[in-house]
Amino acid sequence: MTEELTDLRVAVVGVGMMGADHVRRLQTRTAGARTVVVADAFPATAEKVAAAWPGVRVATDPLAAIADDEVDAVVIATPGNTHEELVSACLERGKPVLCEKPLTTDVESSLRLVEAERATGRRLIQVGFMRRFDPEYAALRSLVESDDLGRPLMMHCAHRNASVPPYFTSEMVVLDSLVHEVDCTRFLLGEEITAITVLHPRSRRDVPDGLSDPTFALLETESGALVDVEVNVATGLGYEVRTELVAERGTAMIGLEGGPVVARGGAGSASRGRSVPPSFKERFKAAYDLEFQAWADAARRGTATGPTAWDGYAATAVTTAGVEALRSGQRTEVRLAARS
Ligand SMILES: NC(=O)C1=CN([C@@H]2O[C@H](COP(=O)(O)OP(=O)(O)OC[C@H]3O[C@@H](n4cnc5c(N)ncnc54)[C@H](O)[C@@H]3O)[C@@H](O)[C@H]2O)C=CC1
Ligand SMILES: O=C1[C@@H](O)[C@H](O)[C@@H](O)[C@H](O)[C@H]1O
Repeated sequence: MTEELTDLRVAVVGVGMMGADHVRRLQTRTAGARTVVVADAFPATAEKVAAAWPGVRVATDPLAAIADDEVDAVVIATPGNTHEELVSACLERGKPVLCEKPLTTDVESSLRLVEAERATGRRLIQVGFMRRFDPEYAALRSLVESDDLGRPLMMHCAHRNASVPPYFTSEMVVLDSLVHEVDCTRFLLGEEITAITVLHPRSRRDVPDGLSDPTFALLETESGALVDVEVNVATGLGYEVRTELVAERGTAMIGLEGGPVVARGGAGSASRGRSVPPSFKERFKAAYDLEFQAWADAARRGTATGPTAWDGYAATAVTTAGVEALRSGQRTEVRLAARS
């Protein structure tokens, strides 16, 4: 059994937008953990982040940062297509890792990570599906578990970003943005997604080549629930993420200011004076903080918590089918490996 550490020394690999924010989170709002090393494909980026935090070193090689004897655990915040190599290196060293979503961007590599973690005989991977730590999502999950509203029938989801980087493509909308609703569906309804359809209405005219926006997706679950998702990544407005559950005996909506709006038997409450945050960093600040604290607490015990490698794999299986559905315009079935 691993002895519990009192001071978790963390390497953060990839210190762009999210990684730099996570370094700040570790240094200022995560008890019992601190960043000791940062690494980035662009050394100047790592130098800039390290310069803001006394005692944080720069490693020029991300794999050397993971292997560093003075590093107990790793946060990975590089683009999804680099995750497999970096997470594998953490597993080889037996180090707990918080890997930003998506676990990877193709189903084969996600499954390889599930199998590689299993071969270590330990739970080491936590995937950065931070919405699971958001108090509103947790409340909605509890409501579903309590059976207060009866069997879930449908969910309506909206996921709106003010803007995305210029290199964002329609495939990335599925792999990087829609993946959150895929994970939330699995988390909230507690079942797998069996098929996905991805369609586009007429596109906003001012988006870059390669991006159609907005996107409409339909997810079907094992038990026959339907989930529709609007992903709208270039609204120019702000960050809006809403989920409305429709169940046999009522509905529940999250994403409005002030907690879930629940309607039972015709009685509901209205939301007034709501403000729209500019981005996910503000909307999910508490969720990221809770996610990091939970991760650090588990990592000090040499393990991980929250969304598992399997959750990461299952979500990637759906989004990989989603990319196929996007290209074909057809309903596409999701094939999952047997869970052993
Ligand atoms: N949970 C959430 O709400 C969010 C999660 N993300 C996820 O965080 C990750 C990073 O996204 P952003 O910070 O937006 O990207 P970014 O492009 O701002 O930063 C990524 C950084 O990784 C570096 N990098 C690229 N390949 C590398 C490698 N092999 N080794 C070391 N460094 C490398 C880049 O130079 C860059 O500085 C992605 O997986 C993304 O999906 C992003 C935004 C929100
Ligand atoms: O994970 C995220 C980004 O990668 C993605 O690009 C955004 O659409 C999401 O809102 C954000 O939470």
